[in-house]
Formats: sequence, C-alpha cells, structure tokens
Amino acid sequence: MTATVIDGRAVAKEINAVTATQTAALTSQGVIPGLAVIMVGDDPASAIYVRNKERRAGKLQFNSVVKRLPETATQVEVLDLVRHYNQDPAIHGILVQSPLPAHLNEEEVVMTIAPQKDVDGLHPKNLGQLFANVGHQYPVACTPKGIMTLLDRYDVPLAGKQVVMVGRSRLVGKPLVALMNNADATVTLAHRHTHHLAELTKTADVLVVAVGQANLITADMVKPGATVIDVGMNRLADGTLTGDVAAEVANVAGAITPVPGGVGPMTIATLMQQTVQLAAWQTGKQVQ
Ligand SMILES: Nc1nc(=O)c2c([nH]1)NC[C@@H]1CN(c3ccc(C(=O)N[C@@H](CCC(=O)O)C(=O)O)cc3)C=[N+]21
Repeated sequence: MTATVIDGRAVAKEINAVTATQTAALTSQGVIPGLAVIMVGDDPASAIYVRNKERRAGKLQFNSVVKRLPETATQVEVLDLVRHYNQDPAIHGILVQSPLPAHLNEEEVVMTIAPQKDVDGLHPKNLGQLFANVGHQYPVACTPKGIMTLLDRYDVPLAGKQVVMVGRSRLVGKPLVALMNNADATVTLAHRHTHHLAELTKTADVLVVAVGQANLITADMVKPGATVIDVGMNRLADGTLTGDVAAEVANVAGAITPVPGGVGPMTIATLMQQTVQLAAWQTGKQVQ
C-alpha cells in the first residue's frame, strides 16, 4: 500500500483562482491589495519563500513590495520600516521574514506590526483571538491555515481525532494547535524536550511535522493509515529540497504531503488569500 499524495500545488491553484477573482473585484472598487515583505539577511528558506511570493503577487497584480535589508541592519531600521508600512494605506499586509538575525529583537518587531496588517498572524492580539476562538476578522498564520484548507479539501476528519504536532514555533506549531483544537481534535504538541517521541507520533491520526530536520520521522513512528503533513524545508548538500519525513513513510501513511509541492504552495496561496481579506476588511469593501 502506498499513501495518497496530497497535492498542494493543485489545491493552491484553486485558491489562487478565487483570489484572482477577489483581487479583480477589489481593484474595480479602487483597492489594489498591497503586501509588504521585509527580509533581513539571507536565510535560505526565507529566500525560497520571498522568490515564490514575489512571483505569485506579480501574477495576481498585487501592489507587492519587498524590502531587503542587510544582515547588519539595526533594530531601529527594521522598526522604522514596519512603522512606515503601518501608516501606508496602500499596504494591507506586512510580513517580516523569520528568522531575523540574532542581534535583532523579533518580539519587539512583531509587537510593532499593526495587528490588522499582521498577515502572518503573529501579533499576540491575533494569536490570542485564535487561541480563545473569539471574535472575527483576525489574520491567522498562513502555513497552518493552509494546512487546514488542505485537510478540508481532502476530507480528512478532525473532530475527535488524535493530532500530534511536532515543533512549537510561533509561526506553525502553536497556531496549528489552536486551529486543531478549534476544529475539535485532541491535539498534543511535541517539541525538543518530548520523551518517547516515536510512541507519541504513533498515536496520531494526523501527524504534522515542522522541525527542520531531514528524515526525523521514519516509518516506525507512524500509525498505519495516518495523514502526515510535512512542513519541513531542508536543503540537502546536493541541492535537493526535502522535508522532515523520510520517504519510507509513504509505505505506512494513508496520505502524505510531498516536499516540494505540498505545504509550501499552500503557504503562498494562503498568504495571498489573506492579504486580499485584510485589504477588504481595512477598506470596508466586499470581495464576493
Ligand atoms: N514571517 C515568516 N513567515 C513565513 O511563512 C516564513 C518565514 N517567515 N520564513 C521562512 C519560512 C519558509 N516558508 C516557505 C514558504 C513557502 C515555500 C515554498 O513555496 N515552497 C515550494 C517551492 C519550493 C521551491 O521553489 O523549490 C514547495 O514546497 O513546493 C518555502 C518556504 C515560509 N516561511
């Protein structure tokens, strides 16, 4: 038996088609969705992301701005740039690429982004709303949100199911836990201090892995028939891109996302979808 391959590119294409229609609707009302990306230094995963975002935003005819600052940029420079885009009515979404160089205070940068423009959903106000499952019109981190869309498109049941999330980043693991909880799954968050990881992952009906370590998850760690979502983005010495899940897992899982072509394209599509949504909220326009 070999697992169903969950085709992130195909689902992303559907989402992008809807986003294109919504973009046209907004543009005809005089609002061009505006996305500002700030990248400091040159993290390789960020470089892939920025390149693919620019391409997609161009195709959708967004107002897309990418500001690249050198590794040596100061905290004040980054904060001033964020404040500039906070004030700019042509920009509806602001994204600061993570990780920032070690000398910068990421916490303070995130706190400075206007919550209504925080297209990554990282601001404590937005994360708080997500965890409390209260309110409406708040952004959610694009990778976990895109994962929920994928699972929905593939009719993967979540209510009452065991979900194990490996990796507790603010960008993926934490928001995914909240989204899964809000979807009535029983969710466990595992991380570098977790004991007996293999025993835990083997209980998962849905296993999501966002660690950044090639081959971390092997076939013996997966329940037969489970859905495995691989968020890893690892560049091997020979230049190939690979996730955190070993190829042999396809012999055990029921469904699995490939890398590339799984979660990555969904992150981009969700970013564009959410930028349009933020533009509509900020301007009071209808998109559908
Ligand atoms: N504030 C912030 N938000 C992020 O969401 C964020 C970030 N910082 N820093 C870097 C990581 C990495 N990331 C990727 C998203 C899509 C692809 C992607 O498009 N992957 C494709 C293409 C791969 C390729 O072009 O070779 C795929 O998996 O098929 C990659 C990487 C978002 N991240």
